[in-house]
Amino acid sequence: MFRRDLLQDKVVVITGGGTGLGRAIGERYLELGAKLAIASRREEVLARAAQEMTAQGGEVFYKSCDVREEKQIADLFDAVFAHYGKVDILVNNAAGNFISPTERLSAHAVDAVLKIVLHGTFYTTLELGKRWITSGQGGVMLNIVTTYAASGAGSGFVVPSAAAKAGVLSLTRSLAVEWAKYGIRQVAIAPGMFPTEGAWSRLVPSDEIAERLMHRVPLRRVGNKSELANLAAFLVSDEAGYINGEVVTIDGGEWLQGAGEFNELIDLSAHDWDQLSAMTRKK
Ligand SMILES: CCC/C=C/C(=O)SCCNC(=O)CCNC(=O)[C@H](O)C(C)(C)COP(=O)([O-])OP(=O)([O-])OC[C@H]1O[C@@H](n2cnc3c(N)ncnc32)[C@H](O)[C@@H]1OP(=O)([O-])[O-]
Ligand SMILES: NC(=O)C1=CN([C@@H]2O[C@H](COP(=O)(O)OP(=O)(O)OC[C@H]3O[C@@H](n4cnc5c(N)ncnc54)[C@H](OP(=O)(O)O)[C@@H]3O)[C@@H](O)[C@H]2O)C=CC1
Repeated sequence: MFRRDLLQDKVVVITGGGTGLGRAIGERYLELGAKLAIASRREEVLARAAQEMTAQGGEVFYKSCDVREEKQIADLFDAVFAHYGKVDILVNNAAGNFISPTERLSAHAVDAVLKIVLHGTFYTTLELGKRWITSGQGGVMLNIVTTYAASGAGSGFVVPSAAAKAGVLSLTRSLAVEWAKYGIRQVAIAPGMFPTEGAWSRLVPSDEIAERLMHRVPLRRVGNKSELANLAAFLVSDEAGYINGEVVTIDGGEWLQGAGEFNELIDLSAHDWDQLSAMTRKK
């Protein structure tokens, strides 16, 4: 569907690029000629992903980095600039999320999500933005948000994520104006339901929940990672050079059928939530 050199020699940093959607985006970028740097907390996951992703060729640099930590982010970009000499594209994909009635959350649980999604995205954006502005080089930042952020409606049962992703969308739109003069373009994608181990283990832990959510999708299917990766490739490419500050929803029409993805869980009982809570916590 794309020219094979669409992203030729573009250097792309993808947070959370060793798993799920981040990895799928990275694989498509590699096919289109990009050079990757993937970063997240678990080095062994990154190492394995980098090895598998380069089986067909291409280059994937990896470095462990917790996006909640300013110093680790500076170290990440130091390492990527040292390795590749530049960065052209940043994909803010790292996130944390789980379903829970909001009244069951501790402040620590709220922070766990806000710090990865909102603070983490802001910190990476700031670190790279400052470097681009100082050097006079521009670039593209792609932020992965959610339909409940893009619709403006939020969603029950994932409220820290809803609040944080809405903040990320506001960051996207604000900087689309403020940093355009530096040649920095901002775009976002709002995915609907794309089964990944990370998301499903924390948000769709049972067949019953899956069925409830699926019922909301007019196309009656989940998304394919390759569909999302194609959109992510187009949006960061020079072919999309006039798109700035936009969020593109890719959800099979789900949000139009009723905003607030997880509001569907409204009638679960306290007993149901006890069981789901046990299923969605880290083992
Ligand atoms: C499909 C549609 C949309 C998808 C969007 C996505 O983003 S998909 C992306 C999906 N991918 C990911 O999310 C990947 C990354 N996610 C993660 O690493 C974890 O899920 C994390 C977000 C909890 C952060 O981990 P961490 O090591 O930083 O934190 P920690 O383990 O130390 O817990 C901190 C606090 O949270 C509490 N708590 C935890 N779980 C639950 C629960 N189920 N219930 C209630 N509370 C819960 C826990 O009790 C503790 O509070 P306490 O007891 O101290 O007051
Ligand atoms: N799957 C879906 O249906 C949907 C997904 N999304 C969004 O898509 C993106 C990818 O999600 P998905 O692939 O499904 O889930 P994953 O759990 O696979 O992806 C999350 C990634 O973030 C990384 N991460 C988490 N915390 C940190 C941190 N503190 N520092 C650095 N990296 C971190 C994780 O790696 P590690 O644990 O090694 O740090 C992991 O690679 C997210 O932004 C999510 O909100 C949005 C809507 C729907």
